[in-house]
Amino acid sequence: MSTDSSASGEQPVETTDPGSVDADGAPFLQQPDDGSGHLELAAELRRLRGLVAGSTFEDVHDAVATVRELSDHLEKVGTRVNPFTYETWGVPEHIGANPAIGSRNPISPPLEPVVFPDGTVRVELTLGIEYQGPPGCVHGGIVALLFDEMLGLANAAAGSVGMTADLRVTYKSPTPLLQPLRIEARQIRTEGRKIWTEATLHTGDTLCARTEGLFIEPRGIRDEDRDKPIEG
Ligand SMILES: CCCCCCCCCC(=O)SCCNC(=O)CCNC(=O)[C@H](O)C(C)(C)COP(=O)(O)OP(=O)(O)OC[C@H]1O[C@@H](n2cnc3c(N)ncnc32)[C@H](O)[C@@H]1OP(=O)(O)O
Repeated sequence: MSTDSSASGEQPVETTDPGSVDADGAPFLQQPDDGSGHLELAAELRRLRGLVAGSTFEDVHDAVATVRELSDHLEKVGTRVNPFTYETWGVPEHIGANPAIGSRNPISPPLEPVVFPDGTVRVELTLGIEYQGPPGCVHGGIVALLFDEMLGLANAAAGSVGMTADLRVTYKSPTPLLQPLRIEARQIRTEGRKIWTEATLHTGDTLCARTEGLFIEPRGIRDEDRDKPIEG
């Protein structure tokens, strides 16, 4: 977990480094590091994001020029991914760009899930100010995003894929920033193309939110793709 501090020296501003989260269970859908520095770049931009969203500045025009230079550089040296031409679901270019789990996406916390023998998928994470809704609390839309992703992962762990058709979130207690959070998801049942999946979000023993999702398996899905995740 990050231990960096804000300008006041009191409050960490960064979101969890999930690589440091202790968890039982087997790592699930691990995203490979291709050695290019891409994951380190994303991690550094996550840090930057927390600093930009969670700090005040007197004058940062120098930083604007620096970041613009970096963007211009990355635009030159990178090969753009076309989101319509993946070889199949779940390839690194696809998962890596995901806003919840993607290791290449600075918007993602990211999630590093583990799976248990009963099919439960768990993540442990801590969210910084860049995910804030009410003061000191995680934004409800972020909770819904994390739930949707976790339900999808639980479906993948159960060997099925589905598009979210209905997602119900019950917010029971504010989800705190800067506190360890735990999300657990599990597929409950299937009936034809319909899949029902549930998840909870806790901090310590406190239930912050729970969700129930209905997923519909896409028509004509190929058998070889059944155990691969699908995303919208
Ligand atoms: C590593 C990553 C792992 C993956 C994580 C992914 C998490 C992210 C997931 C997403 O973000 S998915 C994107 C958000 N969702 C969408 O964009 C879905 C948009 N909606 C659709 O594409 C279609 O409406 C859908 C595929 C869900 C259903 O269309 P279909 O034409 O295939 O369904 P159809 O009308 O044949 O209905 C099939 C059954 O489902 C039922 N159904 C469909 N939509 C429903 C609904 N909304 N509520 C309740 N029931 C519904 C429908 O009544 C019917 O029941 P019966 O078989 O009993 O008759």
